[in-house]
Amino acid sequence: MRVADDEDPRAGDGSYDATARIVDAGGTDDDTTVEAALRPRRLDEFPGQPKVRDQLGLVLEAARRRGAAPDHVLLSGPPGLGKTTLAMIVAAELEQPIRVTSGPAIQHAGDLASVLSSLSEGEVLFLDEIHRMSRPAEEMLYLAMEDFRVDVVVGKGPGATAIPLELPPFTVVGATTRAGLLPAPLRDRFGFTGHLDFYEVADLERILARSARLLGVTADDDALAEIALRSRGTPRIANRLLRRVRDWAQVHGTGQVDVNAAQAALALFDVDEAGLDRLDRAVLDALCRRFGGGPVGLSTLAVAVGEETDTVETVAEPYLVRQGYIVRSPRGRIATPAAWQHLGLTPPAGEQVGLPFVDGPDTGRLG
Ligand SMILES: Nc1ncnc2c1ncn2[C@@H]1O[C@H](COP(=O)(O)OP(=O)(O)OP(=O)(O)O)[C@@H](O)[C@H]1O
Repeated sequence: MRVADDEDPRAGDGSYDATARIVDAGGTDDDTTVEAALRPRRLDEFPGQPKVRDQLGLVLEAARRRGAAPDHVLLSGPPGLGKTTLAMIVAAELEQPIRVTSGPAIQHAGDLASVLSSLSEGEVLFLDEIHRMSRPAEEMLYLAMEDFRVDVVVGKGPGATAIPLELPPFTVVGATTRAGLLPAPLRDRFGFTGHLDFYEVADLERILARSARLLGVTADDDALAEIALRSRGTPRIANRLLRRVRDWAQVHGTGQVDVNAAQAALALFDVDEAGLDRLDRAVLDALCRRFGGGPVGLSTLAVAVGEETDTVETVAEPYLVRQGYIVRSPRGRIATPAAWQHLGLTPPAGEQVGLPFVDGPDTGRLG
């Protein structure tokens, strides 16, 4: 389902389809081709993430000068921040082909063995969602990354024999949104780990200016600033919002992406000035208006907004917590003064709402 065409992101069964949110950082099928067209191709075209860019640039340049494959690269960070883009850039900078696969596609060691045994010398192997690979495949990958070798098992039971197969040197670029889930031995095989953070608004403005050029639309700076502010620090969301603003400008406006188009389109798609959508606001609204700011248990809050607990916890909450609208405490969720303010409400007098009074380890869920 595409939010562009259908404003209600609820699936037919009433559950909330997170991928349908216009402010969801995960990809959708609809986005794939456009996204590919908007990816920067080289490191010096890649705005933002200055630390990772400089570190990666050094690793790649040194490898290039040595004429050898670089260390394996692990990229971690939330969805939509540019991990896949950087993996493609690694291959482009090394002038090597790239093979793309993902953890969920590699469920058996044999799946991995066939990919590995067909790699050419220097090739880049991009393993997206590497934390979702099966354990036997992971074990095969350790050996391949370290010794450029796989043991192909022939036969079954006591008669099975492992035949070692030498591999040409190659570079693994692994991407994960959950670095903490990677077993230490796998993490240790990566000589370089880059952690991607949410983008500054100024970087998002540069990304949007470039995307507007590539999409062939004229956009003024104020409009791009307006979109950048509502993009939750995420280039994927920024590019998606830009495309909806462009749609609005073409249908209702002058064809040019200006502030009027940006404000009208984002209002139409329910993305407010802080980048919050309907679900986010429903959670804040329930927390403040119905529960006096909390603390309230997660499941109670979920019932109040008519959603699954899991949806509230994984879809809405991370951004609300990160932006300081909600505090998670062992007694439940609490609205901060910023939440009240965002809804145009006054926090109840005399309450220490939002102060870090947490009286124990923040387990995150008590609902
Ligand atoms: N620094 C950047 N400059 C310009 N565009 C970017 C940048 N980072 C990401 N993008 C754009 O955002 C979109 C998503 O990027 P990408 O697919 O690389 O994210 P990801 O981190 O791999 O996401 P996921 O974890 O969902 O796979 C792409 O269209 C890409 O062009």
